[in-house]
Amino acid sequence: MQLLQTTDKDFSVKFQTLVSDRREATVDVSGTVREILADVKVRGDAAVKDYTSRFDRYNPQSLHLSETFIAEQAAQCSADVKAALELAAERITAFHQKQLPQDIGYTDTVGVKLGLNWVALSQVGIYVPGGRASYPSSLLMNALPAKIAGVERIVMTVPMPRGEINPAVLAAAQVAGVTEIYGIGGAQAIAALAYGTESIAPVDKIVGPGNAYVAEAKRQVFGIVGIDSIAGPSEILVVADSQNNPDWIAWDLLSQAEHDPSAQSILITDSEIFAQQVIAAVEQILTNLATTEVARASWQNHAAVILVSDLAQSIPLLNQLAPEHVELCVDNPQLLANQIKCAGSVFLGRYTPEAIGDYLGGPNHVLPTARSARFASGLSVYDFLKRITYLECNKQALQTLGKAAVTLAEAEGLPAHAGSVSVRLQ
Ligand SMILES: NC(=O)c1ccc[n+]([C@@H]2O[C@H](COP(=O)([O-])OP(=O)(O)OC[C@H]3O[C@@H](n4cnc5c(N)ncnc54)[C@H](O)[C@@H]3O)[C@@H](O)[C@H]2O)c1
Ligand SMILES: N[C@H](CO)Cc1c[nH]c[nH+]1
Ligand SMILES: [Zn+2]
Repeated sequence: MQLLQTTDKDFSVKFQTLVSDRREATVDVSGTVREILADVKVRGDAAVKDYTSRFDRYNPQSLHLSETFIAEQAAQCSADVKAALELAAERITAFHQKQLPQDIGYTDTVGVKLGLNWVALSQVGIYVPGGRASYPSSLLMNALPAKIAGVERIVMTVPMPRGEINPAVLAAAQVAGVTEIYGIGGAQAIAALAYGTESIAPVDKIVGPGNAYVAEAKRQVFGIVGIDSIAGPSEILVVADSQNNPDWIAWDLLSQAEHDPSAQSILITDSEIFAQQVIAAVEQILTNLATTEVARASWQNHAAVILVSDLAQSIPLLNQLAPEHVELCVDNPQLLANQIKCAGSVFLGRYTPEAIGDYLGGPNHVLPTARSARFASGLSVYDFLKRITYLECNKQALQTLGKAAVTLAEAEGLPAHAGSVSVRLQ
């Protein structure tokens, strides 16, 4: 963790170093991933089974998880977890249903009918990570927007290290209505979804977070299929004044640090005493946290506490960092929120810990990381929809517009374009 002060002489140099802190995997996995993709493309299921045996230490007879297996596993999930998943699904569904866009259609002043129709993708693959930890919440966040968009075939892959799976993942699949599930992970799962194998029909788009192998595989199959954005290690930036309980803020910072040793937690505050109290609270919590190893590595190597003289100074800093999550733990948080231009999702006030958004707030938790909030947004219903535009001219409308089209076609040196219009004008 580094402590920066805006009044320091070298603040801007140190801040720029923080902004450009590249936290992706240091090992280049592109060669390994290329080999796995090529092998699965040629050998199909046999290759997927070989990699599953090597990386997940599991030798499945069939890659497909049967309805009976899914039901048996899901039944092991406690009633409390099932009820929480259902509440989460209800809230995520309600928020995402409001995103469904309207078609556009009108007739313009020259009589041309034109418009745009939203159409759901036909088949998508959802990657649910399952290596270091498993995330039933991510299944809901990926599958429910696809369902709401109207995707007909939703296929899910999830690795099963040593043949095991967290029952809550399959309970979440039941809640979300996902039935086509394969117990595979890593680059081999992405290859199977993109190219298809004997037992897995290919999809049109692959979404969902994963480790460096999964992210690189998605990058390499992009073009053959669509992908969502590449989700990197989690990030949180908390803007807090001294009126906060330092313990609360310390837990918030650690909630994202515990995801990954490369995760990043940043506190911006206007009180040096409060900053020191939060740092002490983090150290205290770390002594007794089950995920302490990961969280400590993230806190030690990537965290920062920034002291500003006025919290208004946090806004330009925040917009440069473009973090995945922002908490505004101040009175009147809306005043600061209105000035935010680059962030994945914003959590307002002292009673909205980011973790509520991770599970059941309603907005999606798959959000832009690594400063991509400068140009990207979180996963939504729009990721599962396409737009098809249309145009209909009648004879009179073509007479009105045709001459200019012929002029432009001739200016581009494309006589067949010009001809296809001019023959209709005679
Ligand atoms: N942004 C989000 O919304 C979000 C949500 C959940 C998880 N995540 C992130 O997703 C990631 C999940 O990673 P994970 O590892 O736990 O699960 P994972 O499912 O992404 O990866 C497991 C797979 O990696 C492959 N693999 C492991 N070692 C390999 C090797 N040496 N060579 C080739 N392949 C190998 C295996 O095939 C295995 O099935 C974490 O970084 C987590 O922070 C992000
Ligand atoms: N915070 C993660 C996205 O950065 C999502 C998640 C899943 N489970 C808990 N958290
Ligand atoms: Zn989280």
